[in-house]
Amino acid sequence: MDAVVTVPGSKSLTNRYLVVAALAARDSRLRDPLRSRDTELMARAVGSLGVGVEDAEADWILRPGALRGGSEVDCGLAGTVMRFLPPVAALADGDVRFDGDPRARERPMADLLGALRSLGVEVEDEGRGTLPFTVRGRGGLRGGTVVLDASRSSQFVSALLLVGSRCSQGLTVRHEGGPLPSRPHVQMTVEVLRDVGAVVDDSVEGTWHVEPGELNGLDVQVEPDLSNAAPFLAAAAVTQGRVLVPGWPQSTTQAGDLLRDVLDQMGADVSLDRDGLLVQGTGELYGIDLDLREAGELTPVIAALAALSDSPSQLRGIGHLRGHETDRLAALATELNRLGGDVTETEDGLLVRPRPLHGAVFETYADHRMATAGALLGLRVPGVLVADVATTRKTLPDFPGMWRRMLTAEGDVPAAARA
Ligand SMILES: O=C(O)C1=C[C@@H](OP(=O)(O)O)[C@@H](O)[C@H](O)C1
Ligand SMILES: C=C(OP(=O)(O)O)C(=O)O
Repeated sequence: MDAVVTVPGSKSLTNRYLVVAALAARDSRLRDPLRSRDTELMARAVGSLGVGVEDAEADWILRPGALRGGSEVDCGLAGTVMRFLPPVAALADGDVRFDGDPRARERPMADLLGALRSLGVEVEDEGRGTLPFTVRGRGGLRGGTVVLDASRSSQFVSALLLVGSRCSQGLTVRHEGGPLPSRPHVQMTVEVLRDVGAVVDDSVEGTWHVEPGELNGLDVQVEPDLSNAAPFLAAAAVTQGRVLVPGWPQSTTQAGDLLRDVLDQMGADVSLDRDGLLVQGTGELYGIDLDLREAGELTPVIAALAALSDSPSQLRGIGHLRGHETDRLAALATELNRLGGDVTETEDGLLVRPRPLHGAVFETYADHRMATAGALLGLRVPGVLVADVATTRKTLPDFPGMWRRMLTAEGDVPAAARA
């Protein structure tokens, strides 16, 4: 395999840009945003709140206006939509109803809804603490200080910070509880806010303060989604092939950048230069002892790599994955074991002992990253049938097409990049 794989824009950046553009005082342009289920849902939702969203070829133009209530937001299974928009809805002038896929109704929400209530927002959830619920917008937020436990999802912190500058008194958010997962994602929120002129103080660990003030518009090129690059780069590692992902940023807040280090530690050759990130499989694949709390969304691909490696792996710090698209720890253990693997769940992660694997149906539980992990396993294990591969549309519009093109590419990586 010798392929150049162009990965579409980052889900996490696209959905943050859509939210800050909706809250800004001027128009914005998002260049090459991700267009997938999660981001289309976000665009539709901000549109239903009164923001103009226009297509300009690959770009999105956003024209913010007064935020209005009276709408219903379909969150699908998108954590970013179900977490980032309820605080925005509190700024609208009426009720906004939120619901989503059946599994979305099980994903953690209660700590964020509690935080909103402590800020004076009325939320009607009939005591469930999950979707569906209604936020009774009153046209503004006073802000102040809010303390919450964000150990189940960093998105609770990001959600509150995103509206901080629109609070008349600004907003201080303090996390108190178990360890905060996905810290790069919170840093990404802080950086995106600073990009639009917000004043954010993050100098105290676990506390963030956003000053009140107007947000500027954006004109921004969206970085490729580094977490979505994972299955393609891992494919090079397991096939002794070569995959180049162009446009890999030299510096980024995306958690997926951790892949460079992980693939290197597991034995692949990894090099980042102006052409992009190049991964070449070496024929070696080592097990790994890894804390993935900062980049939990990489777990499915790394667990699949671990199952194909030459020694046991321990993945730690990822108990919160039980609240992701599916319970990812249970799903990975069940599906890898169905192929003949030897995977056990620990309190906060997975123990993966490599075993000879055989083909079977690999169930994906509406989880895009289970599907991409299954495709990766299929490169080495004959007869792996990935169920419902279309579920990858959550964050990749055409994963099957990209995968096929990668597998049939011949000598695509430019000689200069190989040297
Ligand atoms: O803010 C974001 O864009 C995200 C934060 C993380 O969520 P959790 O902290 O809930 O894991 C990550 O896993 C998710 O894919 C995207
Ligand atoms: C956890 C994920 O998504 P969400 O934004 O829905 O939380 C993910 O993409 O791995």
